[in-house]
Amino acid sequence: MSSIPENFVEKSIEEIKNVIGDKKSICALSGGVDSSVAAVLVHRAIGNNLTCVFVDHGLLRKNEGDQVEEVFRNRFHMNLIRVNAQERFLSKLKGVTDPEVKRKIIGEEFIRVFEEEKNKLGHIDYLVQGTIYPDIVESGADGAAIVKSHHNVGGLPEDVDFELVEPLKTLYKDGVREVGRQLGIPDEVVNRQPFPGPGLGVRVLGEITEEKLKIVREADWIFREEIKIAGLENKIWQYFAALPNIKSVGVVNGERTYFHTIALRAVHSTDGMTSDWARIPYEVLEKVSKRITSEVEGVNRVVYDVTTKPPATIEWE
Ligand SMILES: Nc1ncnc2c1ncn2[C@@H]1O[C@H](COP(=O)(O)OP(=O)(O)OP(=O)(O)O)[C@@H](O)[C@H]1O
Repeated sequence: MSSIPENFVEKSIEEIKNVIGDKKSICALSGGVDSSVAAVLVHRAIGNNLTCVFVDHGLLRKNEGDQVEEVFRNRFHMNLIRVNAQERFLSKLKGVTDPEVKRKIIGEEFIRVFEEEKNKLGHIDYLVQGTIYPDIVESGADGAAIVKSHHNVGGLPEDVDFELVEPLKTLYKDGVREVGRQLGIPDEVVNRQPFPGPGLGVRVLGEITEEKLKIVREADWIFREEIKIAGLENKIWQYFAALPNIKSVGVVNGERTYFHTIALRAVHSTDGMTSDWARIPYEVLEKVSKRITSEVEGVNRVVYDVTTKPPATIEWE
């Protein structure tokens, strides 16, 4: 059974054309499922009158920025601005250890970067957002209890002078994926696992440094590669590496080391609200551990997180 109403794509394109006409729109494109599908749908309707802004804050996973460029600029020929803001974000985050403060800094800096890009473009009438139905429910916009203030709905400043276009707001995640497939968006984007807006910033615990980001990025890449090889890619809700900021003693060829620990996290969930840890075969974990400790400089220990949510959360920060 389809998870979207009949002719949803065609009807949406018609409606977007009618609403936006030949006015200009902007979209903050993260490369995640929601904003990607919303952007491609609106692009089908209004073409180059849509500009997408992708902020590379230096907290992305390995190759992620290049992948976004490849898909949206090269394959879909969309107007895409990739803002290389790594240094800006890292300098703002220097010395900051509190997770909430880190999130706040990243969120605020994101808005600043986005506004600067927007101002360069002249007058813009519409902001395209990948808001989906659960975002609205979670934010209490339809009268439901406020679970959290989702930054799709409430994150951009109040005084923005454009109207919102939210073509996916009646859909659940399954429906969004279905629309994405119908639009020809590649599987690696449509099936992408959830990735937090603050990115690796909340997977490096404590102070974020370039060295720690490099370690967690490489370890995460190896973990994801081995999960794929083991055929588990679409069987696990979310899987990633975190850097708990613990150094411990190790030994290699009789020499003492004092290096970082990598924590692997892999969970099953249906909505992200609760989760159970994935029973990944020991052989897979063994291979991942061996590869990380031999291929990633500065790591001498790998641990696997066996905690459910609650009491833990899926992310470590
Ligand atoms: N690095 C980024 N560059 C541009 N826009 C971003 C970036 N990170 C987040 N956003 C914008 O903020 C919105 C909310 O981000 P959030 O991390 O909550 O993701 P989400 O609701 O799962 O959506 P998505 O699936 O599009 O990532 C995104 O839909 C996108 O519009």
